[in-house]
Amino acid sequence: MTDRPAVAIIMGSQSDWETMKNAADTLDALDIGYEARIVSAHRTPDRMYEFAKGARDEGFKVIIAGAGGAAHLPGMTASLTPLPVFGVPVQSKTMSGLDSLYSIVQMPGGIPVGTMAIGRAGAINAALMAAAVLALSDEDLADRLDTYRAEHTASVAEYPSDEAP
Ligand SMILES: Nc1c(C(=O)O)ncn1[C@@H]1O[C@H](COP(=O)(O)O)[C@@H](O)[C@H]1O
Repeated sequence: MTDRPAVAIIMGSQSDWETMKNAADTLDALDIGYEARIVSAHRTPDRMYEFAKGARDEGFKVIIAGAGGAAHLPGMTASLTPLPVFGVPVQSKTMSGLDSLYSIVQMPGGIPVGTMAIGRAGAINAALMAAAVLALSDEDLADRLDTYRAEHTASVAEYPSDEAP
């Protein structure tokens, strides 16, 4: 086993990075290591197979997979690895991400993908789900996650403001 970070962030295309970077930024905020790769079930099937088959032995513990449109990447990856896979439906231009969501969420029984919301919020929450899984066996991370959540709560203003973005 090589010394891989705990989380793999994979995405179907470079164009998904704008969304998936939100997962990376959230992992950074929690000081969780990750590796981001472009892996497509459609365009680079051999790369996807090799990645998913080897992910556990490489040392990854959680996979975050983002894709848009005919978003088969999260499900295909989940079919090839026992690691938890969180799927992020990337917002598509033609169908606002509903196509991505439906492609990811409706998995057949037996092969789960933890499906997140469409777009930025989904990418952030995928990172937080990965953090929650990892925190089960890492007390320092559990403390960091508690702090992150407390700060998030504290950042929510009680009253609306004309100046707020
Ligand atoms: N859904 C998939 C997969 C896959 O599921 O394997 N591979 C690429 N794609 C998606 O195609 C969209 C358009 O890609 P381009 O912007 O490269 O044309 C992206 O959102 C990508 O995730």
